[in-house]
Amino acid sequence: MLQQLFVETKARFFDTLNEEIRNEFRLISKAEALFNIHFPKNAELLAKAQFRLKFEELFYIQLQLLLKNQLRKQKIKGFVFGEIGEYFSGFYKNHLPFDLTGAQKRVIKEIRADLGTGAQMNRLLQGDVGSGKTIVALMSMLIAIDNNFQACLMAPTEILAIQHYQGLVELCEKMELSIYLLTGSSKKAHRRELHEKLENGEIDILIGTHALLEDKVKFHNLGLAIIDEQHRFGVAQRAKLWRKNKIPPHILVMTATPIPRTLAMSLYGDLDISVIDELPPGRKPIRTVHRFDSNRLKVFRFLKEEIDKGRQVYVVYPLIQESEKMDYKDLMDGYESIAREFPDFQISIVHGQMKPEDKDYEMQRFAEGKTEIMVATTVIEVGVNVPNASVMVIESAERFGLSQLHQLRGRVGRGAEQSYCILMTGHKLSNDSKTRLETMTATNDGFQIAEVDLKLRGPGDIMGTQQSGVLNLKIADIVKDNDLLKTARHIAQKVLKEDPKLALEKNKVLRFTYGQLAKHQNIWNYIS
Ligand SMILES: Nc1ncnc2c1ncn2[C@@H]1O[C@H](COP(=O)(O)OP(=O)(O)OP(=O)(O)O)[C@@H](O)[C@H]1O
Repeated sequence: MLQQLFVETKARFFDTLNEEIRNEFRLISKAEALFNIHFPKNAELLAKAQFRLKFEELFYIQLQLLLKNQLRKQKIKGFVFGEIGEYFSGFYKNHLPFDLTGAQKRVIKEIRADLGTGAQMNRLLQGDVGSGKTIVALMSMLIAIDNNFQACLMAPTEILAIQHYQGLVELCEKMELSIYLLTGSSKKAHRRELHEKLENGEIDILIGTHALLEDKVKFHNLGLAIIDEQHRFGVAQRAKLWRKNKIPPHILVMTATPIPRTLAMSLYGDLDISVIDELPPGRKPIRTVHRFDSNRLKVFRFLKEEIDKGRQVYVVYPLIQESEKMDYKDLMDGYESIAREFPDFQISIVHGQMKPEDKDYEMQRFAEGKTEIMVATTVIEVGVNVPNASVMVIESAERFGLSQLHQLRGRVGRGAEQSYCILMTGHKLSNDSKTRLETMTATNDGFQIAEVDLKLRGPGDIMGTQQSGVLNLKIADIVKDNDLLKTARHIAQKVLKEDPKLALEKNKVLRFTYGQLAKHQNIWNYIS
């Protein structure tokens, strides 16, 4: 009966793509595609139907992304930071602790150009672990300050916020700058002073956690907001930063988890992306090996040798929320066995259930070299910078995702010494686990790893649920239909180049269909 209905109503389906596009790709009509996807006459027609529907789906996503971006650039005015003044130039000439890499210079130029255009910057800065994003962040903030604006830097965890704060204070030591830190544990008196100074414009740079988003935190004139590690912050939170000023501040989102090109393209459309694709000179690639638990004694011997050479070691345990109790036990058992095995060494321990100040105290002891071994859960995953720590042991490595393993590994290899990452597992491993371990031992390149991760996990998982809306594709698959995605994007660009408002008669059907689709979609990518 359904089939009959299709046949009878077929003529009444209007097509959702115009003739020009249909002809260019020899697409079958929408009506025929819908009919054949349900009741394929033969394999060839089924394939044609799938192709047509996939193309359409990807085309409208790209059209939407491109249109929104176009609108954002036209509508949302940004501050013009025309001046490069004493702070930026003085720092560059006198205080830069190393020569910038070519990639760092290029990215700073891209940001500088954005800040001068009069449109609001909305840029994603991607750089592999340890590629030197911090200095880029600082120099961007100095441009804001040169133009009499304030800047802020928001990090996902307290440890990271403190570390950024300490790092930036040190870098800016010889300049007259007022830098403040605000986290969940900031004391009341400190907060009061901070709120006042921030509103008076006496603070140049504010660093902190999501505590920065509280309504009480009011800036005198926030010109640039930098967000470290975007995956942890939801869109709503980022939108809050936008509203800290009448004219939204420029936004720079930094991430050390490279997003595969295909995914970036489908998620961000024309969102501007800068990539630091070069590591500072002199780094030795980390050597990564996979060892079975049965070889633990050998691994311990190796750790001893390295510590005797003056190095420090991380031992990391998984901590997954659902089984927190069990994981906690694993961590404590691990700690005890390490304490037994290494009676002559000092050991730090850090995990999510500790008070922030205790965590910080332990981290600090390790960073200062007072302890040789750091036993931790993944709280140390992002950003922690202890260059003398050159060995990382990851326990139950099969339980971590690829990007997470890569992030963790990025905690070593930050100094001049040869670094090692040892992935420990039992003998029973799933195929996916094997692929993850093999990928880790084969490459240090975050972008390559991200591609494998995308194939293993799918895009929704990688980006987190709140961002996967656009990825709930009905028929196309971002990984498998990568080439088609590129084509669809190219065509959407071509259409908009010729007819930015879709006002031409031949594009009427595109405008109508787009309008129908847009009604049902949120605007998160407006804010990225
Ligand atoms: N051009 C450079 N030359 C030498 N050392 C550099 C350079 N740029 C950065 N560094 C150093 O490299 C280390 C890593 O830099 P940074 O912490 O900025 O990396 P990152 O990109 O933030 O990495 P992660 O995301 O892993 O924290 C720091 O110790 C920093 O001082």
